[in-house]
Amino acid sequence: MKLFDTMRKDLTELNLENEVRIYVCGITAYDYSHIGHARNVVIFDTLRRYLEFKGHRVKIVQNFTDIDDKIINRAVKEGKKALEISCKYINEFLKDVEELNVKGCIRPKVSEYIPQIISAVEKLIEKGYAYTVRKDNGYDVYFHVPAFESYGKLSGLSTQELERHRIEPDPQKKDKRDFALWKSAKEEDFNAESYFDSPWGPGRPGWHIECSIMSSDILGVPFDIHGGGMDLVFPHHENERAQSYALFDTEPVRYWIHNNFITVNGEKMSKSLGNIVKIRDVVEKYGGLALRYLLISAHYRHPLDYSEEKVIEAKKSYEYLQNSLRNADMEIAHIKTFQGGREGEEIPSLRDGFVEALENDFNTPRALAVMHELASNINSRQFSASLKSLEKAFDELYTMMDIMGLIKDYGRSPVLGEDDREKITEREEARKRKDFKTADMIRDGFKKRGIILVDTKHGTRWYVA
Ligand SMILES: Nc1ncnc2c1ncn2[C@@H]1O[C@H](COP(=O)(O)OP(=O)(O)OP(=O)(O)O)[C@@H](O)[C@H]1O
Ligand SMILES: [Zn+2]
Repeated sequence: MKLFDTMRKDLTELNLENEVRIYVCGITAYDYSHIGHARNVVIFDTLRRYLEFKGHRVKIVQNFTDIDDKIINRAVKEGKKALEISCKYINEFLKDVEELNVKGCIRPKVSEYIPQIISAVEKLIEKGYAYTVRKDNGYDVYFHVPAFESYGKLSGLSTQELERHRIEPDPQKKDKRDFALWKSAKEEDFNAESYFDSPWGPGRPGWHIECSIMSSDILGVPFDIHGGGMDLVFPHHENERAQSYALFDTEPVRYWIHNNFITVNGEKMSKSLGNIVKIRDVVEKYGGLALRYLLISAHYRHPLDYSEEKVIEAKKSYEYLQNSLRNADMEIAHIKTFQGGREGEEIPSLRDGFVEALENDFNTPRALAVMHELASNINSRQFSASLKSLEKAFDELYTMMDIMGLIKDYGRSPVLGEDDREKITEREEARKRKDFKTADMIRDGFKKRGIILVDTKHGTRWYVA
């Protein structure tokens, strides 16, 4: 399988063992999550599902940043502790991703890794990669960028560009590009109770070190895939790579994969720009799987400009696939109930086209197009295809939808026994006589058992609600 590796700046054939270890940078928990965050989560969940389909065992980690300036600011504003704020929004995030049918993964929090972070910072000082700077309440610790020779390799930024990007001005820094590993506590940190004892006095970790530590602790080094939105390439991932390399004396990540943004009128969806659409608002109106469909309907390296019309389209497309799957299923149940078997037309397999799309830089829109072709073949041949072919087509579409995460709580149409068969026949006869009272009564009886009857031009079919 080929993916675009940010480090090699090229499509790269992945060389993976049976177990694949993935780390994806997660949210900073200080507000409800928006659909930009959802895109990131869904893309890596879909990649995970595809790798599992290929037979890999996937160990996937997505962290929560629960110590951060933005969390502390909000806590101070609301007169709360930082962990109260982060805990609330972590729970809300988990509810959102459940709606998006995201599989469970390992979800560590920075606050659970303070001792490991402190030891790593000590080690970086010992190895000559970091230094301390005196502050009011103790010391800040900075990573010294010139000590790490290949700094800048991941983002490909020149020294001038790197210097221009600096966002932590501090005259005590030895180099403009140096970044914080440990921040000595300030008044707001005390107010929000977001500080920890350390050899450098009370303080808290800088942002980047958390991901170096959580990823290496849970997955080991090197691990296979590091994911995140493309905004994280610099400085977050550049710094993470530098710290991890300095700690473990090896390239820490085998492949760096970055997703492009959800945009609104061409601008990144982000809280600071005030153009966000919350996951839950879309889910409530259109359903989680319609949103999921939208999020994979664009290639992961392309921006996806959000509009409500696009969600409406996505919902229609998702329902088309779902209905086609059900059509195949209902016909299979019908044949098995009333005929036992059926000879007929073939529905061609499109498995190769689907796999090829995903093997080639994880082209989910192309994979969805293949699924639509299969769905359309099912719909046009459902009443004339052989039972064997319908069963194959059902399995194929089901598997593809499952890889895309578009199957949730699917109940198969059951093969009916003698009594039900008679009831269906009785109802069809009642309908012919225009005895709708009897027909409705029988239909309601099935409905009470969770079986929905559908009248087609070829007779009654049914599915499980
Ligand atoms: N608009 C977006 N489109 C796609 N991915 C995004 C978008 N916004 C954030 N992400 C990704 O979601 C993950 C969690 O991001 P994080 O909580 O740091 O959000 P953020 O970039 O600070 O968002 P905001 O600016 O809205 O606060 C990261 O991998 C980030 O790259
Ligand atoms: Zn990270």
